[in-house]
Amino acid sequence: MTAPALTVDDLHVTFRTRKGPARVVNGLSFELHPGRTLAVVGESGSGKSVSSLALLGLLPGTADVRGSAIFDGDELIGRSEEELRKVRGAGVGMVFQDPMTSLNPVLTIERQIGEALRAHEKVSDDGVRARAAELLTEVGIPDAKARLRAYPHQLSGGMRQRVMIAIALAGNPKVLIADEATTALDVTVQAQILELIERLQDEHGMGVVWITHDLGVVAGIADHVVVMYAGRCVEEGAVDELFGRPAHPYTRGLLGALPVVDDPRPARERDELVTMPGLPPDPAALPPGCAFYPRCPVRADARCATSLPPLSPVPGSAAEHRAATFYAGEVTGR
Ligand SMILES: Nc1ncnc2c1ncn2[C@@H]1O[C@H](COP(=O)(O)OP(=O)(O)OP(=O)(O)O)[C@@H](O)[C@H]1O
Repeated sequence: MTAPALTVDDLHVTFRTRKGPARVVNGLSFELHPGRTLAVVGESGSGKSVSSLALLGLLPGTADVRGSAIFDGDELIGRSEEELRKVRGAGVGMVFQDPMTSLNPVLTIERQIGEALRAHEKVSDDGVRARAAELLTEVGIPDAKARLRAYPHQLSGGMRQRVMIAIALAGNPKVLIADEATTALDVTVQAQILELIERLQDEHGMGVVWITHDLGVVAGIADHVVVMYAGRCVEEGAVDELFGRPAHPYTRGLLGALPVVDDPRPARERDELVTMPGLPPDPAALPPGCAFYPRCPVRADARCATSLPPLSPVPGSAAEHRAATFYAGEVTGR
């Protein structure tokens, strides 16, 4: 196995809030290998976006970030804004949920893609124009040459999202972090973009962290899945293993809505995570034991209320399949 493109180790993010410290990410670790796709899933508020923003130094000053994230042999946590800007420009591409906050409203699309291209290599103005048009076509934007002269507000939400993806891919990044990158797009465009990303993975060995609620996409593109709850990884494993034999009661709950062939519901509803009764804990008042305990259908033991179950190998599974529950064996029916 090659060296990981990105290794996150024991990442913690705490926000200083009026209610006191909010512990939003609590010891997240994962490895992303070149050419592979790691999916991060979990309910809203589980800390998926905050973790990826922390890696790239994009959190507000009220956030305290601890832990380690090694990209391309270098530590990202604690690096200066200028150094991180360089990493974001070329090494790590990113697409976030809201393209309006990431695109510059006063620059044309050509300028913005051009900046990303130039961060990576020396290119002439004509070269930039040709490559930018090619990228727009690749992400499914028709009439690319005309679109290059547009400003972000002149494009629809879906188009802006695709421009963000084009910018993220322009620098041939070693790692792409995509946070609900294709959720707002229609199924055909989504398929086109997933295909493009797959091609870049094959050609350049780009590693992808794919944050999403869409389990259909996860099943289709992920190699490895990390399930987050209350800022922790509660289960991880190869996609087939995790979908086939989920061990944590939380994962089993989420997968209650796994896509079914010939499901008559519209695609967007069909592949969403199932809604479970109860709410995740307040990050400013995390319980001492398992954070899922109050909602857990197994709730087998008083131990769950007082001790935090460590992420441990699931009995009878492949080594990389791990779950943070005292009852993995029982849950998988062993
Ligand atoms: N600046 C901030 N100050 C305090 N708390 C914050 C701040 N930003 C995010 N949070 C909290 O961090 C937690 C995790 O948020 P995050 O956006 O990472 O969740 P998520 O899993 O990505 O959810 P979604 O799927 O809705 O994007 C939430 O409880 C959120 O309220």
